[in-house]
Amino acid sequence: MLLEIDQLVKRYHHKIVVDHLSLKIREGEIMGLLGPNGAGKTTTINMITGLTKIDQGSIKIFGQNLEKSGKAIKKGIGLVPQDIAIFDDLNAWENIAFFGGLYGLKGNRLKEKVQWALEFVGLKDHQKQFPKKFSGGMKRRLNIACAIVHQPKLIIMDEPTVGIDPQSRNHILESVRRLNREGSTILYTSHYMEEVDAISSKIAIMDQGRVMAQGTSDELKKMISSEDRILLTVSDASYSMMEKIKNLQGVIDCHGKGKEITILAKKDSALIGQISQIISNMGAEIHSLQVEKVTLESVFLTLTGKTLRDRE
Ligand SMILES: Nc1ncnc2c1ncn2[C@@H]1O[C@H](COP(=O)(O)OP(=O)(O)OP(=O)(O)O)[C@@H](O)[C@H]1O
Repeated sequence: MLLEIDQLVKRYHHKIVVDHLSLKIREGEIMGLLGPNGAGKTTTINMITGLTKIDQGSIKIFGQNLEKSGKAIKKGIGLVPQDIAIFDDLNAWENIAFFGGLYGLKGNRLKEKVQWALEFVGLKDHQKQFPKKFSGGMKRRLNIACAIVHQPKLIIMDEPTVGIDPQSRNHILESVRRLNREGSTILYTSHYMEEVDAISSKIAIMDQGRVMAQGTSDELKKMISSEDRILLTVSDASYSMMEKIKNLQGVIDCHGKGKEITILAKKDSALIGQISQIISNMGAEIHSLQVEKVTLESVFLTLTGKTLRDRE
C-alpha cells in the first residue's frame, strides 16, 4: 500500500471536520477524492503533507509512519495546492527551479528536471515569461510543474481545475494520466464528478469529514443500479408537489429548479404513473419526461442526500 490512512480525525474549535477517515491507495492508482465544498478534502490533504497536525489516527506513506519519518516521506510527495503558489517576480523557469531546489535538486540535474517539467506542462515556449502575463490555466500548469519537478512517487492535486478554461482543463487531465503512466500514484480531489469519473481508477466519496463509499466507478454505480433518475419538465412546479412525490414509496429524493423536477427512485414501472397522477391532480401538465441511467452524481446523491452542483 502506498498510502494508508487509518481513522484520521481533525477538529477545529470542537467541530469535527475530518471524522475517523480511512483510505488506502495502492501504488499506480489514481484515487479521486470527490466531495462538495467543505467536505474536508483540503484538511485531509494538509494532514497527509504534514501541513496540518493530526488530532487522532495515523498516516503511513511508502510504508513509513508520517509522524516518525515525515522529512524522508515529504521528498517523495508533490503537492499541487488549491490556491496557486508561485512567485510573480520569478519567471516560469526560475519558479520551477526554486521548488526543485527545495526538493534537493541542483546543478545539471536541476536544469534537466526543470526542462522536463516545462515540457511536461506545455510551457517551454514561455519559460522566460513572468506569471503576471499568464492566463489562469497557464498559472495552474506552472503550479503543477513546480510540484512535479522532482518526479515524486505520490502526487496530490487539490482541485487543480477550478476556474480555468476547458483547454487548460483538458491539458491538466491529460497530464494527470501521463504522470500516472510514467509511474506516479495520484490523489486527485475535485467536486466535479465528471472529471473524477474520467480519470480515476478508484473513487472515494467524501462528505462531512467522512468517506461515505469507495471503489471503482463501476462498483459505485452498481451499488445503486437498482435506481433511476427521472427528469421532468412541468407547466407549474411547487414545493408541495415535490413533497408529495418525495412521500411516494420508492422515491429517494426529489428536488426542483423552476419548472424542472429531478427524482431519484427505485426502479418501479408503477411509479411514473403515480408521479403523473400527483402532477395532474395539482392542475399541472408534464411537458417532458426522461429516465436516466445511474451516474456518479446519483450515487453521490444517494449517499449524501445532496447534489454536488447545488453546492458549487
Ligand atoms: N484552519 C481552520 N480553522 C477552522 N475551520 C477550518 C479550518 N480549515 C478548514 N476549516 C473548516 O473545515 C471544514 C472542511 O474544510 P476543507 O477546506 O477541508 O474542505 P474541502 O472539502 O477541501 O472544501 P473546499 O473545496 O471548499 O476546499 C470546513 O467547514 C472549513 O470551514
